[in-house]
Amino acid sequence: MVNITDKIKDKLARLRAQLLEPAPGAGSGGGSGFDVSKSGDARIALVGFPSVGKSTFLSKITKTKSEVAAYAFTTLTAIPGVLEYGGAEIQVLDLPGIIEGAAEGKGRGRQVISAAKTSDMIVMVLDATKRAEQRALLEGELEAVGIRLNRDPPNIYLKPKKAGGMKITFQAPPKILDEKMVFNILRDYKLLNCEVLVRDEYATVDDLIDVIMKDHRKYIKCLYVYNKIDSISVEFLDELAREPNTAVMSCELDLGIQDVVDRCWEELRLIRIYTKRKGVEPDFSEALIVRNGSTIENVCDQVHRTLKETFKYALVWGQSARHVPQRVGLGHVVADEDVVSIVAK
Ligand SMILES: Nc1nc2c(ncn2[C@@H]2O[C@H](COP(=O)(O)OP(=O)(O)OP(=O)(O)O)[C@@H](O)[C@H]2O)c(=O)[nH]1
Ligand SMILES: [K+]
Ligand SMILES: [Mg+2]
Repeated sequence: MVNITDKIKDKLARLRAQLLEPAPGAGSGGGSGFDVSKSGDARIALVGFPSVGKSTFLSKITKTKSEVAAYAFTTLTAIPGVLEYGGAEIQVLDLPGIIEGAAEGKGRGRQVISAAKTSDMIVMVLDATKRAEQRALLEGELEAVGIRLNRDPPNIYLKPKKAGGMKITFQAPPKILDEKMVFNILRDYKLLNCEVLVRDEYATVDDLIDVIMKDHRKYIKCLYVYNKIDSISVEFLDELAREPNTAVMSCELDLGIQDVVDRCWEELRLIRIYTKRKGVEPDFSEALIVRNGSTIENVCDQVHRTLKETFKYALVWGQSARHVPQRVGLGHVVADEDVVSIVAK
């Protein structure tokens, strides 16, 4: 006789088996991620091998409870949670574990990586008790689908043209590329008419390809987080903590969690703007959240879609102001914790 529990177990087993198979159309196509709409001021994706503690971490930092268990592929889909920080709401996506070969569609990996590609930041959760190669392996999987971690776009200018052939210029004598190589690559990508200016003397073939394929590349901040430090030696812990862009934690012992959250906030570089009405003290209880590099125009858009139309000037107090208050236009770039007063026509 089959009881209900067996039926559920059977269903789960089938779902898990699916996770280990390529998704329909995976391998060649893009894979579209999971159907979770973006919300809040930014999105962080939790990426890692199975059972490193991604769901445990999500449950610690948000009110969402994502299933935690000792077996691989406990999480079967993207589970969104909301992290509240400094007046901002950050969406944190708990994702199924990915395995080697994910980029080729193994284990629904493509779907997971596509979801990661939509994020503003990746938190790569690693198991401090597991082999060191896990980090490079995961990086390789993300690289393979065009994600570039903690890197800037290559310093190469490329402009496709309608006619006129190729114009290739090097700002300084190149150390790795040469004109023939650039010519051949451009030809391979059928860019027969274009202008190229290589500004970085150390630019590589891969850099040039990244620039050619720029619509398929995404430059994302990544924080490497080693979990389960309760189970390693102090010496090894010290070694891990010294790696660049790295934090260490133990979800089990509640160690280092706040540090990871603080580091995420720093890396996201979100900006809090306090608005002020004329003759009234600024309202510090509620911040407008804009992205790093935002202008007064972006601030206006955040307040109301049509505010720009009646905009006359803005007064700014804070780090971005040369003197306080500074009278500025729509193009003024704001800084974290600026106070802004918008004056309408
Ligand atoms: N020792 C130790 N175990 C932990 C820690 N954090 C989580 N775990 C355990 O690790 C196991 C896996 O945790 P999950 O949160 O399910 O891991 P996951 O990465 O979400 O796993 P998948 O969804 O299967 O990919 C569970 O048994 C947790 O209790 C930790 O800091 N230390
Ligand atoms: K698990
Ligand atoms: Mg999980």
